[in-house]
Amino acid sequence: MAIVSPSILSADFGKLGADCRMVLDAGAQMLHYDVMDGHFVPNISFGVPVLKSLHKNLPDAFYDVHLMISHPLQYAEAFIKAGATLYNFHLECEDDIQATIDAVRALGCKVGLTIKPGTEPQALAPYLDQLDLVLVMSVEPGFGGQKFMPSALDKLRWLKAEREARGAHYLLEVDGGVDNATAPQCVEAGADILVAGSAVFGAADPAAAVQHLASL
Ligand SMILES: O=C(CO)[C@@H](O)[C@H](O)COP(=O)(O)O
Ligand SMILES: [Co+2]
Repeated sequence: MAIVSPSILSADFGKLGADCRMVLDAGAQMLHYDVMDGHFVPNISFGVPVLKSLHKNLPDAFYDVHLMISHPLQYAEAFIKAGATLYNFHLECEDDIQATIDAVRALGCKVGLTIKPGTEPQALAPYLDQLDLVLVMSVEPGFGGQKFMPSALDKLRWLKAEREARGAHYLLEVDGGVDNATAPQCVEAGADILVAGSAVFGAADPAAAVQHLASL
């Protein structure tokens, strides 16, 4: 069984709370919250106030916050106070990685690191023993609805083998172009968590889409 983290970037923002409640009721164990700053990626999404409002209305949800921002250290406290359950930032950001991990931990939050398609998983090696989650991007970050890049699969395999070799505990998440065709390959390669935006919110029956992905 896979954990499903629907990317609410593809939800209807006019009824965001209702869309979140629907996927949680369908069995999604997390909400994937894509933060984009228009600098690290060429798009702007939503930030602290929207998370705070969602958390107020759905306080028990797990907020899987994916920071596509250049300076995650600067915003850690604000996002964590707003309700982030997991602070998941990019290895390619401009801040000191260890200092950011330490700050997130000091704020009592789970911590994850994400790699873009051009980054090899071996670059995560100095941090793997400290992480709750590793996210492998299977598209260039910035937009929903892109095509899955199969190069993510070998990265998942390596990270799974490395977790076993080290006795580490991080969960493996994959994000970008995950749908009914690509999700089984991701699970086979070692993904514990499937992020899906358009495959869930673009489906005729989003609840059924969550249930299907969760069954893999
Ligand atoms: O982080 C990102 C994009 O940068 C993702 O979380 C997307 O929002 C996933 O959308 P789909 O590819 O599943 O439509
Ligand atoms: Co994402």
